[in-house]
Amino acid sequence: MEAAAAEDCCVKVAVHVRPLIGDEKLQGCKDCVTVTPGKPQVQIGAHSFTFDHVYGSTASPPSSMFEECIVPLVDGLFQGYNATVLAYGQTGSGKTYTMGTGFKDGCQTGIIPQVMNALFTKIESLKHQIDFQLHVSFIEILKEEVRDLLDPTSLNKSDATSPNAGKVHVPGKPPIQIRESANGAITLAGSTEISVSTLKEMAACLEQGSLSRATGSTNMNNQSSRSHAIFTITLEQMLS
Ligand SMILES: Nc1ncnc2c1ncn2[C@@H]1O[C@H](COP(=O)(O)OP(=O)(O)OP(=O)(O)O)[C@@H](O)[C@H]1O
Repeated sequence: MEAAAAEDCCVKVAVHVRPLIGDEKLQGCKDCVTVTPGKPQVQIGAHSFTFDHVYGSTASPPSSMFEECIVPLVDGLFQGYNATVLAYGQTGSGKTYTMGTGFKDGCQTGIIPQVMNALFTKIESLKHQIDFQLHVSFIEILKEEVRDLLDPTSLNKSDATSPNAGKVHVPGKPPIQIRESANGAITLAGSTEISVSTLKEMAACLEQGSLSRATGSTNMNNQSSRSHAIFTITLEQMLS
């Protein structure tokens, strides 16, 4: 009974265990997370924690995360369902790496770039029966402020010497507001929504916003004020 209830639950929790990185190895750090063989379970000291999936370390390879956790969500989009993928963890635990919003050295691995690929592959296969319209928005929440990472009028934060660098929104433009509509949908009133028709265009939005965010963090972020990035894809379908 419990197993059936877990199977039906629309929220799944997966752990992505990252390996030790350069500095940690140099400092002689040791892995503190052990994967229980054959189970979606990790052990930290005397405590065991069970999840829907565990990836990395001696668990399933991270490459299977997309197939097992994300592909069903992408398929669901084409049936009219909404889906959210949320990365949660302490600073440096690998959220940006896992989601693919880092864009280090043009690297495009991670969940969001793979979702974009899967979306356009599916659209390509259905385009003779269905017309698609896609929009993306990309925002960052820093403390109580919402920043529009795709706002074409906001200053590129690489211009850190500008007196306006790091401002949350441009003068005269109302701040973005997070609202809940009558049917319970959460909207970001005032955020830039870019219409995209190709994978290249969508990837450019992710890259533009990611770079804007990464540069911004130099100016605005520190350990006590981490920011949260939200990349939203809206898919509309009409029979052609
Ligand atoms: N699975 C992984 N394999 C290899 N390296 C990883 C992995 N996950 C994260 N890293 C590396 O660990 C470092 C920290 O990861 P990342 O920046 O994604 O953390 P974060 O949780 O987004 O941190 P913050 O909350 O401070 O933004 C980066 O150098 C990243 O490249």
